[in-house]
Amino acid sequence: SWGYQDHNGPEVWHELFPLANGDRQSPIAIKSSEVKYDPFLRPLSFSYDLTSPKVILNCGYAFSIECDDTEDRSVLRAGPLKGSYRLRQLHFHWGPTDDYGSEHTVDGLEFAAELHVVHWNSEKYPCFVDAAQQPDGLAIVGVLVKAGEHNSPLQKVINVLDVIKTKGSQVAFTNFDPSSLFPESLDYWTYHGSLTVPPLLESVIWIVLRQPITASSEQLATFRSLLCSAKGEPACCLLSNCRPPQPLRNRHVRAFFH
Ligand SMILES: NS(=O)(=O)c1ccc(-n2ccn(-c3ccc(F)cc3F)c2=O)cc1
Ligand SMILES: [Zn+2]
Repeated sequence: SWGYQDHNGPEVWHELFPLANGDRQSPIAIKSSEVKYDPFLRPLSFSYDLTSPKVILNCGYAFSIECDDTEDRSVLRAGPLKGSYRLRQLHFHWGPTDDYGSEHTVDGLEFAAELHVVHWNSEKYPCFVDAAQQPDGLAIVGVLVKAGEHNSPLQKVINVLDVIKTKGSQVAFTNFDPSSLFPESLDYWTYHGSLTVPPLLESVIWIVLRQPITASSEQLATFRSLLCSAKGEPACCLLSNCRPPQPLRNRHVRAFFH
């Protein structure tokens, strides 16, 4: 199946997932000189319940913190959005070294990693799977991560990675506030795009925060120690799980800030 190696990586995903060549694919290369300030954009508003996160799992292409989305307890509103979007999961993308690993780039700058906080439009759609098929179904907040200072809220997540080393393993993970990973400024860019891994569905309103957070090199190295192989299979480290920027085609990136 698909992955991030030469034989099954982003360059060949189109063979199984034709959407890979679609006209609103993500990530993109953000060029600040080409973004347009939009005075109608509002500040982001979120309210997360500490007990929404339930488990952390190694899904083979990343690790993700899965949240209970059976009711509107943790939601994202305003910003570029109409209505309220319910928190579903959060996960990271990273690269083989600290020099690259983010999915979105800014003025050609690649960051060491990128956090994605995934929400679905619970006002218009009955569940995540339905929302994931709609053009306004998902809202994903992207946070760029640069190598630098130790990140203590992130350490809570890193401390459990050794327990979910192999693909398919999971462990309970709760009492965690995803917004503890956000930077101080909630300035953002926004554009219409897609999931960045198969099925690459073009159902995402992307909200990329301008201010990066930091993580230490040691913390970033822990991401790379996860295995994309299951228990009992020959060990294969998940060294990188970032998709390169995709054609902007007929899209505009809007900025909430001047
Ligand atoms: N990297 S990202 O754009 O944030 C991203 C990429 C892929 C996913 N993803 C992969 C499979 N799914 C998924 C899970 C359950 C389901 F019913 C349908 C899905 F698309 C999903 O949401 C979710 C988020
Ligand atoms: Zn992602």
